[in-house]
Amino acid sequence: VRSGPVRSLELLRLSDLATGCVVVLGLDALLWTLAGFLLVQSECASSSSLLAWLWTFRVLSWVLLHSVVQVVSPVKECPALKRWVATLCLVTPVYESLKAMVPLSQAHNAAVPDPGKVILAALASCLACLLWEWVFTGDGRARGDATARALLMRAMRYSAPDYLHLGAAFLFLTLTAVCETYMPYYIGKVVDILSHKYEYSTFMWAIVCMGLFSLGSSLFGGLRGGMFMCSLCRMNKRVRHMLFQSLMKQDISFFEENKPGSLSSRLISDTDKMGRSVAMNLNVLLRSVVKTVGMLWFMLGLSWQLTGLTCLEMPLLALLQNSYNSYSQLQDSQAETKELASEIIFTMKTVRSFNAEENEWRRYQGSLEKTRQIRHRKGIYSATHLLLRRMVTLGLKVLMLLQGRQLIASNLLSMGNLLSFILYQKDMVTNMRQLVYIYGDMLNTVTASVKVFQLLDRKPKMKEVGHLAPPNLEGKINFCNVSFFYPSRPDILALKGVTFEVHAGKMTALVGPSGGGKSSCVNLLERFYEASEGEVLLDGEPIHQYQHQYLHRKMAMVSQDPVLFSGSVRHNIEYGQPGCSMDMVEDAARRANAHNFICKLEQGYATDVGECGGQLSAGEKQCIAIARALVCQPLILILDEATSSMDINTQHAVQDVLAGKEGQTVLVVAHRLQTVEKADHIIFLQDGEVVEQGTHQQLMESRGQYHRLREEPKSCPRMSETKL
Ligand SMILES: Nc1ncnc2c1ncn2[C@@H]1O[C@H](COP(=O)(O)OP(=O)(O)OP(=O)(O)O)[C@@H](O)[C@H]1O
Repeated sequence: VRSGPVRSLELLRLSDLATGCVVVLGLDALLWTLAGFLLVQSECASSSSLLAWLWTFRVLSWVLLHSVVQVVSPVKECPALKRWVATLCLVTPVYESLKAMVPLSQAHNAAVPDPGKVILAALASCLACLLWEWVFTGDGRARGDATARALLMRAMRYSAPDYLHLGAAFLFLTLTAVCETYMPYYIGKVVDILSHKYEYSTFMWAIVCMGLFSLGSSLFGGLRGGMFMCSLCRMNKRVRHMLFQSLMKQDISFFEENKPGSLSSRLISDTDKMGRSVAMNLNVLLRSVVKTVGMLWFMLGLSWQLTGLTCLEMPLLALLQNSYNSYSQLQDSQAETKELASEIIFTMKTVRSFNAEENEWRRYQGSLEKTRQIRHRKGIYSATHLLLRRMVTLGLKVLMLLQGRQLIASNLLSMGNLLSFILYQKDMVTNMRQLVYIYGDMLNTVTASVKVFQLLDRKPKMKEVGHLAPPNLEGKINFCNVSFFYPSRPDILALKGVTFEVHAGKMTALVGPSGGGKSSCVNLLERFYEASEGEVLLDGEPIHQYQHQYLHRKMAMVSQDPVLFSGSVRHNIEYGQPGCSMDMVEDAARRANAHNFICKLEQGYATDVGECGGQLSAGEKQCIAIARALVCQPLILILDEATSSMDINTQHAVQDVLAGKEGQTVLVVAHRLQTVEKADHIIFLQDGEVVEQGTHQQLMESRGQYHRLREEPKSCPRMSETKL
């Protein structure tokens, strides 16, 4: 919504522009009249000298009108007005020169064209400039469209590497359009030959030409389509790759804010639409433009009066098309419905266990109903739009036939020429309609590009990663007065000035009630998020100054609910260390107590674990996740409730292995306090603060929160009983 002052400024600017236009048109009319008086129709002069005179006169008019615009017009610095003055002055000499080149036109035989042509030239220049400002500059329409145009241009720039394909496509397109443009001309010629004096050779020549142009248009048309399709596929692949790279760099909070469904839709359907908006629509747009220009040339050669009538249809169609636009609304609603369906299907177990099928069914029905209503509205708009469009076309056709009859009666047009003109006009209208439609469609499909560009341009909010990669690392971690909130909940501090040390080569445990901040510490250590205050140090250096690959080679984490990827057990274990030997995989699996159950699987290490490891139990998944961490031989091992789903024997076996490695720093997050007794250091976190820390012995002796929780766990309401 534009504010009042901005709108009044725009209106003022428009009224200034209108004044400038009126001044220029008035002066131009005066110049034409003067020229008419000074140079009375000179029939005797040659057409080339008359053209030279016309060019001189119009160039001088341009200089004069341009100066007038500079000095007199209220909008002195308006480039649009200057562009229009240049077009107005040059359109007539350009038209007359082109017309002189067209074989079937009569030679120019007057110094000053008749008033009808002068008025048509003024109208054409106005229309051309309005179209130019509307399409290529921000002056013509609302700012939203200007943005869409900029986006469209950007989408086109992504096609730049395919310039060879696009160049070839454009060449074939031009050849197709030229062939198609000549066809009606030769059809008219054949009719004239048949209806007047029949000559075998001229007739055959016209037929051969028609055949050749028809063959050419089919051949070049096919090649053009193929080239555009090829560049579309290449562009799709390129943009998807770039988008995926950009997604991989984003911070974790971004993935929390954006649902997987909408991100994958961005990656697949939006990139596809963006490609279509460029390659496919550009194909049709260019074809229509080239054909329209070619046909206009021929049509002007046949009759300027009939051409004027045909051209009237363009702005009328554009006006109608403008009011017919609800595509993006439909798109959004369809995306919402799709999102909802995938969410319900994904959470089917929960839905079933809470007997919520009916609720979800109703929710989905509501979403479907919303889409239906939008479709319904669009249908009504579409029908009205079609009716009005047909009425405009029919009205203009009737006017054209009446005018054509008059021209034939006054011997200004032959029957064959009228037939050619009608064929051109039919094609021309289709072209113009396509032009208007395609432009609107390009602006609409470009809204899909907005989302793609937003993702491509998004810079991760994390600090720049550093370059530290020391050959020797001790593995000492320090949290120095760290405060932190999650970007999705900026009003609640998850950590409040937390300070503690994780000693190198020792086992440290983070314990405390739910929501205390244990996982938040791990998240900061893994650099999933950035601390809002304070610093996390590794061997005395801020953790963000370490190289990303180096850091994650030295540090491995196993979370409570590990994610496995569809593929074999081996693929999942060697995930962090691709290409490692089978011995290393088996060794890691043995230490994680996974080897035995893996051997019992149908295909051993080659068994597929299913989507997200769905074919394994939660405890088995944890064992494989631990093996995956161990295969990397990390210096720092982080275990966030990593053994919570295992049976007690497996848990003890794994914990002994995990605690036993010399020189390895182990950070354990645990709810079961029995499991951390052996830790060298225990830190108790509650409500985002370090409440107490020490060895198990020290904490039991101090009889604080740790002691309370250990001795009487039920007194702590937020500590879930199952976990204890
Ligand atoms: N992704 C998130 N977005 C917003 N807030 C979060 C997020 N994860 C955790 N929190 C909030 O941060 C606070 C600390 O949570 P955290 O997960 O660190 O606790 P925890 O001690 O690990 O709990 P638990 O033992 O239940 O895993 C809680 O208030 C929690 O609601």
